Amino acid sequence: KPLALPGAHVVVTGGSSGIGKCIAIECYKQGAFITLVARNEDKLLQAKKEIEKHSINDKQVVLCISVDVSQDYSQVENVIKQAQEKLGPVDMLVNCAGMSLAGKFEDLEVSTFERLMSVNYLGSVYPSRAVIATMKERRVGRVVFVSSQAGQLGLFGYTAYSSSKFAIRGLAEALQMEVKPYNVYVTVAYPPDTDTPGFAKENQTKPLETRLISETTSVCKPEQVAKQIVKDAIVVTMGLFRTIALFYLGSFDSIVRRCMMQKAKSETIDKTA
Ligand SMILES: NC(=O)C1=CN([C@@H]2O[C@H](COP(=O)(O)OP(=O)(O)OC[C@H]3O[C@@H](n4cnc5c(N)ncnc54)[C@H](OP(=O)(O)O)[C@@H]3O)[C@@H](O)[C@H]2O)C=CC1
Ligand SMILES: CCCCCCCCCCCCCCCC(=O)[C@@H](N)CO
Repeated sequence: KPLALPGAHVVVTGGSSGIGKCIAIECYKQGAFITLVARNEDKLLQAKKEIEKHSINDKQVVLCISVDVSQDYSQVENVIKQAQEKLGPVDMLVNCAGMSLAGKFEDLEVSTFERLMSVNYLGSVYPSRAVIATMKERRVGRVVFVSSQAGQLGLFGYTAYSSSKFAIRGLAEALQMEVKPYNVYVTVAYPPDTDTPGFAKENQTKPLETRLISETTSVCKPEQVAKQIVKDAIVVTMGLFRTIALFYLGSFDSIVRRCMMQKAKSETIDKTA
């Protein structure tokens, strides 16, 4: 069944700019309560004001939380707890905080590989890890990961970025198999180049080859990309690749379900014994 956004609590990391901000607006327009997570407090407040212009009732709230999603798990866990105390359990988490730096492999600093992996990958692991137990208990939840077209194809200039976005896909697909029996759904978005402050910044470091490859496709509007991401998260459908993998995944899902039932059965036996 589709997730009902009216009254739902949606947490958007990277919600103060670009695609994340547009995702927050899209959910707010449909009646959700929003928690924005990002580092810079001025940008957070600015985004909050902009989002609040789209309210559809006077109960709706936009909460801002300043934290680095990639630094320290316990910090991230704490702010998620704070958000849940104020706005209730998280119904949907959108992992959109991320960054890109392009350059030839030998020109990129080694620290760039570490930074991109920590922000794009660990920065998606930490918030997800902080919400998933409650989602499983409640049998309600959506976790959205924002990868990239460069998370499906390795492209010139993206040795550091692509690998961090490929990692998200592995995480998401494995997690989906774990949480499906609990009615929790995981989606991954693979957006193309999108007109955002992050994209403008990335363009300052792009090698010529990367620029020419990028120019073979057009740049999308963040509102349009956000709309699609929210739609895919609410009504989970199956893509072509998933359909091909269906047979295998179906049989693996039944293993997972069997184990879940087995566990439940032995727990009731333990209780009655
Ligand atoms: N624009 C594009 O062409 C595409 C973008 N994507 C992906 O979409 C996502 C959003 O991109 P886009 O909208 O362009 O980016 P922007 O740079 O416009 O926005 C990034 C957001 O993430 C936040 N953020 C960045 N690092 C951290 C951190 N360590 N901790 C917490 N928050 C952080 C920023 O706030 P602050 O800096 O204050 O922390 C900001 O809110 C990224 O994951 C990107 O890789 C995917 C495909 C295409
Ligand atoms: C099966 C998929 C087919 C896709 C067609 C391939 C076209 C490639 C064109 C270049 C794409 C670059 C995307 C990077 C976007 C991004 O994540 C950064 N801009 C972030 O800032």
